Amino acid sequence: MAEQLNYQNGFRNHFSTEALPGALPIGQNSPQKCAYGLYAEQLTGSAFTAPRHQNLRSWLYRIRPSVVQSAYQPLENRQVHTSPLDKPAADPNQMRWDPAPLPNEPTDFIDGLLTIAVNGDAGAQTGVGVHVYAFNEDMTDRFFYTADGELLFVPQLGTLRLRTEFGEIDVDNGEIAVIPRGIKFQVRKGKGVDAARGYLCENYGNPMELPGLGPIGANGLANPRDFQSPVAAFEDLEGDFSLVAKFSGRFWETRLNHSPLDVVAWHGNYAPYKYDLANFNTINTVSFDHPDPSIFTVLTSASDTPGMANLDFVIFPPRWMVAENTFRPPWFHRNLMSEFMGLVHGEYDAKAEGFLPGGASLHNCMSPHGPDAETFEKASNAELKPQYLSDTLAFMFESRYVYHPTEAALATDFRQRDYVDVWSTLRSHFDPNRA
Ligand SMILES: O=C(O)Cc1cc(O)ccc1O
Ligand SMILES: [Fe+2]
Repeated sequence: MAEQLNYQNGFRNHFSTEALPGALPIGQNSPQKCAYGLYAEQLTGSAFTAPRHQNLRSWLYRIRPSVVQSAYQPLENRQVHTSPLDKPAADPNQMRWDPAPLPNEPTDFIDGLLTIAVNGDAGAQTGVGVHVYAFNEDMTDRFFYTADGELLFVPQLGTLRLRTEFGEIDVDNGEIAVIPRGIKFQVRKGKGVDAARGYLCENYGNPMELPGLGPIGANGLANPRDFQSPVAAFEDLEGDFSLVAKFSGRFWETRLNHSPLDVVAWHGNYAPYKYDLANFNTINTVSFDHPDPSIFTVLTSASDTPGMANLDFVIFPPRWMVAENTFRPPWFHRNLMSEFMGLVHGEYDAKAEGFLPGGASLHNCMSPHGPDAETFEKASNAELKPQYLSDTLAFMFESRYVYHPTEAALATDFRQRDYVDVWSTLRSHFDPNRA
């Protein structure tokens, strides 16, 4: 494995990359015979007829085509769920979880997945599944793909090396990575890492895009050039390998007599990518009031209704707080959209305690939430000097579809059953004689 990986820059560019000179055909996709005896294979992430600006496909030049595999057999998996659940369990209660414990037994990424909540309907290509992962073993002779959605990795503990058909990606702390639907990959721990934990959003809907910037202008938020895709890298390995596929909510296994990471060259705009959240150009008020969190959108998956996202991936990064005469933390609110949140590191400005790095919260459609009592007290009385929020990186998977927590997420002992009490000591300050 290369020590320092190389990448190609730009969000969804039309990339061209070859690990051997001349492996990529010039000027056409499917020559009668490909260089080096490779097979040409197209992978689409959109319908052939999708509008040009939403059309996603890549051409892969590989040692064996993907069809060289055994029949798929069902594979038992109790921890990973897909929408709709067998027993849908949407619940208006505000919920919060401590970080998922790290495994004691040897556990790889696939076995270390636990679904927390799902929404929409994967078969109808709407909604998302929210999983957490916690593992301590590299995937070595097994590989994975999901036909149910694209995967957004938000590592919380430990760096990752994603080995994909398209090449390798290192995901550092504070970075995210996206593996589009259908792409085969392995997850390994980064160098020197004993155990890794993080969040995984499986987006059943439209692939995520950069949000429109409107009056912000041509620059800002996540800038396209900061997204990085891998360069082609292949292994020509024979052996006994397993490919685990998530398809229509179930796990399946097919055996391969070779590593599927055998793509010598590829070109196209459908490829994994990563992004360092430190490159997010954070825009916020320089006058008064707390803007809506849509100002912090990194990536968005559109639904069929303009402006109502299937998924908004929103971050709350380190930033200056300068608003005058303002209650600066998030306000009390009830929203149409449903909000799943996680914390990568530090403290979240709406919660004085209890929302831990690696933990999670869920505030479904119209369920009231906002600053906890301690935060309200402090922020209502704080001296409003410019203040830098340094150690903080929270995020939200916001969706128009109500989240259904899984039975396991409801039953787990790392759920904080008393969460609603964080607001219980907010008392009336009403005084009709004080304007
Ligand atoms: O609920 C939350 O903490 C997320 C959030 C943050 C914010 O600044 C405004 C609205 C909102 O839902
Ligand atoms: Fe909220």
